[in-house]
Amino acid sequence: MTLIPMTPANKSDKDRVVIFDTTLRDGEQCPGATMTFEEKIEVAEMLDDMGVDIIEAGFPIASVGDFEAVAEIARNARNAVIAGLARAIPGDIARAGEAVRHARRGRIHTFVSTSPIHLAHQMRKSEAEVLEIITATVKQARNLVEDVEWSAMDATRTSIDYLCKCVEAAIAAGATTINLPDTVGYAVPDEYRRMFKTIRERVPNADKAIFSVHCHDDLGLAVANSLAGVEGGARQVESTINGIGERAGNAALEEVVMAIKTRGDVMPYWCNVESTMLTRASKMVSAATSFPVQYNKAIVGRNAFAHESGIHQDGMLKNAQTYEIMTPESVGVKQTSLVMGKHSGRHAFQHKLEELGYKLAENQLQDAFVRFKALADRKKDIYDEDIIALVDEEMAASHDRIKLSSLTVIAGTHGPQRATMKLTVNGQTRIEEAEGNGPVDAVFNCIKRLVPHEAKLELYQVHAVTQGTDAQAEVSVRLSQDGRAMTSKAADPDTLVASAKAYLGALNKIVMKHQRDLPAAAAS
Ligand SMILES: CC(=O)SCCNC(=O)CCNC(=O)[C@H](O)C(C)(C)COP(=O)(O)OP(=O)(O)OC[C@H]1O[C@@H](n2cnc3c(N)ncnc32)[C@H](O)[C@@H]1OP(=O)(O)O
Ligand SMILES: CC(C)C(=O)C(=O)O
Ligand SMILES: [Mg+2]
Repeated sequence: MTLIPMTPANKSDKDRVVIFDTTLRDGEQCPGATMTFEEKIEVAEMLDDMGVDIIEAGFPIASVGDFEAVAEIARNARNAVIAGLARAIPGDIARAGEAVRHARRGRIHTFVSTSPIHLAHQMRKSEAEVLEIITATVKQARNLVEDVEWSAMDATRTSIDYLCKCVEAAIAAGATTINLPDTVGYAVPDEYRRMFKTIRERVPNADKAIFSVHCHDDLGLAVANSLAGVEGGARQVESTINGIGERAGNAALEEVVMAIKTRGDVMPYWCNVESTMLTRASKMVSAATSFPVQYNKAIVGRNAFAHESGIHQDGMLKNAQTYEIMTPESVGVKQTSLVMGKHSGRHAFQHKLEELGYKLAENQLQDAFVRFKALADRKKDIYDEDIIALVDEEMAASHDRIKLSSLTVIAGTHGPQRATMKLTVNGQTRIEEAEGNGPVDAVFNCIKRLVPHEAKLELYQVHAVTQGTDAQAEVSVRLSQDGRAMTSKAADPDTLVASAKAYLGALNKIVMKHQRDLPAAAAS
């Protein structure tokens, strides 16, 4: 398998798919996605840089703001054709013409319903009346600009005979692009493919226009239908960044582009979009619309190049093609991420440690891995800092003579707080209970009973290693005895366990430093 065949070497014009972006029009139509004038200008600039062929910048009759945004985008565009949408109404068409007239290449995109349900209830017009409207409005648009797109709203629920008549009339009146939208996301791929094939075979002047797909995702089929339409002869794909759009959204531009680029082995098509800009585009549109991108979204979701399970991580470390069909770089992601979690295995854990600069002996690695799994069972997100804390503690504790086996603390509004602790001291197990003025005090009193010592507590500090309520607490404890101070740190999602470990860490250091046996009571 070759990754990213990109544009086939023998690309031919007949296989070129023109990418039409409607993020600023259909994308903005979804509830809550409204963008400001400045945001629209910024998004349009990015789409232009990315090599999108046509940018549908808005619906100029909809508002003064929309008109001004379309006009400004038209003035600024360097490469892309700038389209403005218009109903089959003279005032809409005139306004769209006015908005795109400053573009180096402007397009009026006019549409009218063709399905029986739309004709009866939305338009309240007969088929014959709509045919006349198509001819008149496309001609009007064509008098304003060279480039006219005509769309049959609800094409997929329209009788094929009537659709053929409408398409023929639109082309005869001067439409250069014919868009047959699946407005309500009703079609299935083979049906949509056949519709294009039939229309292109039956309409006598079909070769005078480019056919276009425009799919909605109500059944989750928008991208599949778009590609099927291309198989049926369409050569323009209308889509939006992140798939935003009316109801369940439109076909996602990034998915269409990457399907075409990745599966060049089964589809001869190519397009001009610079795929390495897709992630940036996704982030920009998400920020402008305040629409989050779902984590598992194809191509641009944060998990699209992330692997947590041990078997996949192992495969990825051996050869990235085992679990990735495209490189992260090809869509503008720096690198694959191997996310450490409870499904991770030893290979990935060791790799992570090496990345963090650790080289552990086999037994240390094994111990650290066991503790990592235990932590991952309790904590949702494991960050690098968690692993660093865990390994540092593991290394520091490897020579300890006093080790924490278990701890239970009863705390709450009704004191005194009580701690029960089990320690291993020089290999022997000891259990004690103690009360305290607060849970930490109870824990430390327990240690003093289990391992009597003279050391004084000089510092006790807690901070969170990472964010969130399940973050590990990192506790620092400093003890001093005979003029020597020893500090130790420990981390655990439970602050009291971290406190006990940090105290014991400092105590162990004191025991070692003094190069002498444990106090008699502890050692006995
Ligand atoms: C499938 C799609 O995405 S279509 C695009 C949808 N996008 C939008 O609607 C966003 C922008 N829309 C708007 O700002 C407003 O709806 C406007 C400015 C276009 C029209 O507003 P209003 O004049 O108040 O009309 P309203 O939206 O209430 O009703 C739509 C009218 O347009 C008519 N209409 C709908 N589509 C078309 C069309 N393609 N051609 C001609 N008339 C149409 C409807 O029949 C209705 O007409 P009626 O008043 O004679 O019944
Ligand atoms: C205006 C048209 C092209 C549309 O958005 C649709 O039919 O979904
Ligand atoms: Mg639409």
